[in-house]
Amino acid sequence: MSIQVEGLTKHYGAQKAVDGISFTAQPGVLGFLGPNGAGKSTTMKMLTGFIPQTGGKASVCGFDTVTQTLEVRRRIGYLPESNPLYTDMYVKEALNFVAGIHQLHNPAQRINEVIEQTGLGPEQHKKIGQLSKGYRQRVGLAQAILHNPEVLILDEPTSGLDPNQLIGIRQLIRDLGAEKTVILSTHIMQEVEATCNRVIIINRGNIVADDSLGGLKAAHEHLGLEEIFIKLTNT
Ligand SMILES: Nc1ncnc2c1ncn2[C@@H]1O[C@H](COP(=O)(O)OP(=O)(O)OP(=O)(O)O)[C@@H](O)[C@H]1O
Repeated sequence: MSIQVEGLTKHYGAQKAVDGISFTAQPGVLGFLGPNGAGKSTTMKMLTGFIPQTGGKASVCGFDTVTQTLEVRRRIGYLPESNPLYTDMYVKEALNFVAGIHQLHNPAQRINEVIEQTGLGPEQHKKIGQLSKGYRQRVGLAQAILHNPEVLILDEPTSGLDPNQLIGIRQLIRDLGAEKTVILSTHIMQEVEATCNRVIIINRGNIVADDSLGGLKAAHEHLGLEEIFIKLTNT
């Protein structure tokens, strides 16, 4: 199992952000949905070892996210919601820097591959600070997949992309999901329909649905995904 989560809990002081959730994930694209403040980003940060949990446990490719963080980071690519980037660096310079952190053997070839995959080609000679929001998003995605990780955690990866760019990046996410375990957080239901095999809906720190896309629709006959989301997250 690529990801195993058992009773994962996070409190920020008195605020219970994640309330004892359990799930597993295997290769494919898992949509991680929920209203603002439901606990999606907090869960993703715990899975990547960025913040420790208050209770429960999580493992990635068999490695514990708290006690084996380095092993976890080797196997995980993470695009955080805020997508922090080195704005003073050129695109290739930044990718080279990240390749160095991962000690890639043939960085130049791999960098060209991910530039091609993420459609960064036309903008690759610019500084990151000169890029549009959508292209910055692509740089974040390129950095996340550079070391060819088994697991990808993508927190709202398509925010800021125009409709033309969306098509390409959604196709890339689907392609990545053919071999990798991708956890994708998004508020765009169209995107879930286009990319996800499975869906988890989280509400106020609790999982309220965990099913295949088809299973979820079958369980809520006559409702579209948006209506199902509204029904399950307004209880
Ligand atoms: N560093 C923090 N300190 C205190 N509370 C926090 C912190 N980070 C998140 N929270 C709270 O935890 C809850 C879950 O937040 P989280 O960012 O995980 O939600 P989310 O589902 O990712 O929301 P969104 O869709 O708006 O990005 C919210 O109530 C939020 O205010």
